[in-house]
Amino acid sequence: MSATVLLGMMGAGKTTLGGLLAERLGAPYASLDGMIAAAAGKDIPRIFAEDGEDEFRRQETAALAEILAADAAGVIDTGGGIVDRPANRELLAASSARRIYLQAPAEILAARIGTPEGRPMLVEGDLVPQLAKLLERRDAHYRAAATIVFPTAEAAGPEEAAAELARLLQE
Ligand SMILES: Nc1ncnc2c1ncn2[C@@H]1O[C@H](COP(=O)(O)OP(=O)(O)OP(=O)(O)O)[C@@H](O)[C@H]1O
Ligand SMILES: O=C(O)C1=C[C@@H](O)[C@@H](O)[C@H](O)C1
Ligand SMILES: [Mg+2]
Repeated sequence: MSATVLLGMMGAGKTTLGGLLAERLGAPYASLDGMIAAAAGKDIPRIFAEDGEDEFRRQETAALAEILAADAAGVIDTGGGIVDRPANRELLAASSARRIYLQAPAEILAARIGTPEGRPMLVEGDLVPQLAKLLERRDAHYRAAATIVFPTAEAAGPEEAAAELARLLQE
């Protein structure tokens, strides 16, 4: 079985569904944000604050290249900005991994996220227009990178969404 890469915005459900899906598939779960933080020895807000977004994006590309090259059967939870860099889009397109875009509108993402705290791409204030702007830039890239587009706003909840996703992957 090839790897399954989860793509999508902050609040799309990558971590929640990634864990549930990995359980259902009996496969390991890995978080790219987690790998980056572990390698840097500090959390992502601190990487952004101390080293800048460009440095974070460089580390993100290195982590993506490493995990895709390992070609292990597992569920990979990516950061929301993974499609911003052309190098990452190329790595994704060239990989044999199944790639799932967890899609949801800005209003639902904002409700799930709640607060911008700990999220360096967001600032205080209404999150809906901020997320809409990021989505406007990223949505077409997520779709182009994905082998499956999966709307999460329509599922009754994470358990139901994970069951449906597992079914789609076994088709
Ligand atoms: N299909 C779903 N239906 C309803 N709520 C969901 C669904 N998927 C996730 N959620 C809820 O949305 C919130 C955000 O989900 P999650 O943390 O998995 O998103 P994420 O894509 O990993 O985003 P980030 O890593 O940026 O926080 C959680 O509270 C989760 O329970
Ligand atoms: O949407 C984004 O650009 C980000 C999402 C998070 O998962 C982290 O990767 C980081 O905070 C950047
Ligand atoms: Mg997450």
